[in-house]
Amino acid sequence: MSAALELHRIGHAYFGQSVLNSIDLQIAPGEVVALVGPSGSGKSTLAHIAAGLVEPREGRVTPGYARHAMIFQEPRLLPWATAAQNIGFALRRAKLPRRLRPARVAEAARLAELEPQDLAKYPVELSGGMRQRVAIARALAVRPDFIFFDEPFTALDVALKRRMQDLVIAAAEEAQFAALFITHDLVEALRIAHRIAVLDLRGRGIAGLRILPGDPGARDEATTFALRQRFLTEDPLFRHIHDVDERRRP
Ligand SMILES: Nc1ncnc2c1ncn2[C@@H]1O[C@H](COP(=O)(O)OP(=O)(O)OP(=O)(O)O)[C@@H](O)[C@H]1O
Repeated sequence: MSAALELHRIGHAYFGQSVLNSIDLQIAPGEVVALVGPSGSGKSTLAHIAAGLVEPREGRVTPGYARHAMIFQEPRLLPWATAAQNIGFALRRAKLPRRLRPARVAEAARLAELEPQDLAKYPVELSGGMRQRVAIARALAVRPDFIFFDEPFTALDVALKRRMQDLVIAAAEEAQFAALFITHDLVEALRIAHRIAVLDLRGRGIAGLRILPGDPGARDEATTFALRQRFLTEDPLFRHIHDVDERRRP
């Protein structure tokens, strides 16, 4: 089976300073890969390159998916449009016939656990968590077979973050999309992914990959926390993931 996404020897630099080097990664159809790495290691840059928003200086991105969507840390909703309209605009861009759009908006809203009354509200009337649900619904509405997540829940409090992670796990199971999920939160990665890729401290390649046991939906809290313990105390791959490379800050 061909890959849903293949990154081949990706390299990038800002103002002559290398950020990423020799990044190779393959994601299979339906597979959720979490990319973790210390702050400043180049995760967001890689997500933007992988999604085709930034042209890499070196290497090749080979998308094997048919339709993709992106979910960022900020929901990026249009303030003058209701939640339903924000979701609907994605369908217009995807050129879905107008008569099919309301059912698609309703389907995506259900997957994102939005109530009908929320759909009539403007972004300013919604909490941060609800706005992120709208962004998730907007992504799911196009029925993507690949989703790029760039630290989507970093700004949310712990309880809300957990609910949103459960939502992504359930949606991935139902809609069967593959995903590259960028996060600096190891527990989040252990909850939502099939596989974890750890970016080198200085973005010089993928330092290593670990396959996680079982399906994300079937992984209980005890397993997640046992994995976290094991990785942080026994696996050298995870030694630096909580470091912050201040030298690379602008
Ligand atoms: N547009 C840009 N112009 C110049 N330098 C940049 C730009 N974007 C990112 N950088 C620098 O490139 C490096 C990698 O940034 P990037 O945001 O990709 O890392 P990250 O791992 O996602 O970090 P974080 O976890 O803190 O979001 C950092 O040193 C950052 O300051």
